[in-house]
Amino acid sequence: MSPLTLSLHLLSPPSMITSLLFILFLLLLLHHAITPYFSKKLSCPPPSPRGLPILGNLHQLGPLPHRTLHGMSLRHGPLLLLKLGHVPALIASSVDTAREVLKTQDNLFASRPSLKVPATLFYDNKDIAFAPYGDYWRQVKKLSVLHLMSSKMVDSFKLIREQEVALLVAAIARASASRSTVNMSELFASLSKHIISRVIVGKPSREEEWDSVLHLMIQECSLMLGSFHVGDYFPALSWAGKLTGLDAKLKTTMATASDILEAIIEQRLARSRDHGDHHDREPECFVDVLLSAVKDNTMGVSFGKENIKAIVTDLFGAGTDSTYIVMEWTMAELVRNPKAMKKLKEEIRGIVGSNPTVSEEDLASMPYLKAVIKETLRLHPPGPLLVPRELMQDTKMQGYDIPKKTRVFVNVWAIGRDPGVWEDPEEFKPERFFGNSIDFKGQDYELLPFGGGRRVCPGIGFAVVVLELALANVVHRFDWELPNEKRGEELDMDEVFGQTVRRKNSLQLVAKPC
Ligand code: HEM
Repeated sequence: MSPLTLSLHLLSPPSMITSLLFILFLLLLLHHAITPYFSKKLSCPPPSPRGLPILGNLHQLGPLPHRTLHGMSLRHGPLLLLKLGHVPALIASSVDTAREVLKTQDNLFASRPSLKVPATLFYDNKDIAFAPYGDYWRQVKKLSVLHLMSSKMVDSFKLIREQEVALLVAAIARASASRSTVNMSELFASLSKHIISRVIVGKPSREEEWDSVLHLMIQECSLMLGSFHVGDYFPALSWAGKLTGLDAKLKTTMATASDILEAIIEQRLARSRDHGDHHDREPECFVDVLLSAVKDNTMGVSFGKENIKAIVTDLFGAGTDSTYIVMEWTMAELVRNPKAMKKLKEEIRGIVGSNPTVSEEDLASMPYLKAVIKETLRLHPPGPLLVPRELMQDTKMQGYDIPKKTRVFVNVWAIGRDPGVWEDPEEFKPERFFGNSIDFKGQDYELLPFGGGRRVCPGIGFAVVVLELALANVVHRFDWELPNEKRGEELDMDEVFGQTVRRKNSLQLVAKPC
């Protein structure tokens, strides 16, 4: 997720204070226009920390909401009903409550709220991640899994991954030869974005003049998806984005994105005209698949250019951000934990020997590498609260009443640090995954970095092989240190919350060939 998909859509710290002040002012003016949210009295609501009139608990979330909500769950219990402005928000913070949302009552919790930024960026939620539950979502998810994310398709992108990882290793080697510090955040982001652009658009975007604009635009979308829109919490004030400037910014970004996507679509249509149906020069890309769905009218739902643009924007974000964020956190944890780094190097060397390159066939024999990635995802899920769900009808959970339209967050970050589930939860110990079958595919509710149930991330296979291949190669080829002879444990692990939770500071390392 989130993707652009991984939009947690709570609060973005920089804009939060000004926005909250602004809301307060507006609310004073418009107080009378706002009906109290909990107008329908719940006979048995879940515990709820005391909040302020009108704002509810909105002001309490702070710059890192997943941590604040974890603290609240320790005080009030694993199922909380907050009031975020005008909106009820259920926070599930334990294995049992997560299972209830993602499995037992998944059919009721499978929709998404319609939020201002994604609704605009994705042409009224015509993407996958924010599409409301129903036929349209079912069709587009099926199409994307079949043609992009099934294991057969993921296998077919092997050459792309190998070429892009080779370019990553070459870039590190160049920096290492000139004794420069390597900005691993930048290199991992570049790797992810070029892999995704090759499978979606058909060629590495670095060959296109729109490359830098497209990726700036994706970054811009990602920032906006993590930003605070007054109307998402006070529907009566949904026009307020016009005053904060967010609506204008959205409009400009949309226009730029739309122009680039239009050019991509035209390019693919021209190619198809030139080569007829025999596309023997260049392989088909995902935009071609979407264009065929428009041409052949195979979706069974209304489907045109806007749908293609929404889905492509969504997948660019989904395929780039979360994947590179996990690589960043993994390298950071390995540098902070030299014993784990050593053990991983030994495992890789034991399999590939003096061969300089780790290939995809080698990965199956690397259980420690897999455990390292699981452990990173336990401690640093890029979407610590998943993508918000929306409850489709009134229900009961653990004896409590939950009203229809409640926005639902599963705090997988809190579950990953629950001492009742994990021994020494704050420590980085990949070995904890030996001797058990806990995996992150959405069946084990103690480890849910990709969510679960109907809305589970369809990109797990796509992401994991990129993570494994890239990490195995960079760990195998170089010895890693912090600049200025700092010790590993001095590396900061500060987070910044937005559409995804990433490192606050970029990961700058020194690489020495080994
Ligand atoms: C390490 C990398 C990734 C992580 C941690 C991640 C995580 C997530 C999470 C937490 C969700 C929400 C699940 C839920 O609501 O239960 C999600 C949804 C989604 N992800 Fe990923 N994701 C990753 C990579 C990818 C990639 C590479 C793609 C596509 C190429 C992708 C495409 C999607 C899509 C389309 C959805 C929306 C699914 C729906 O709403 O039905 N993700 N992802």
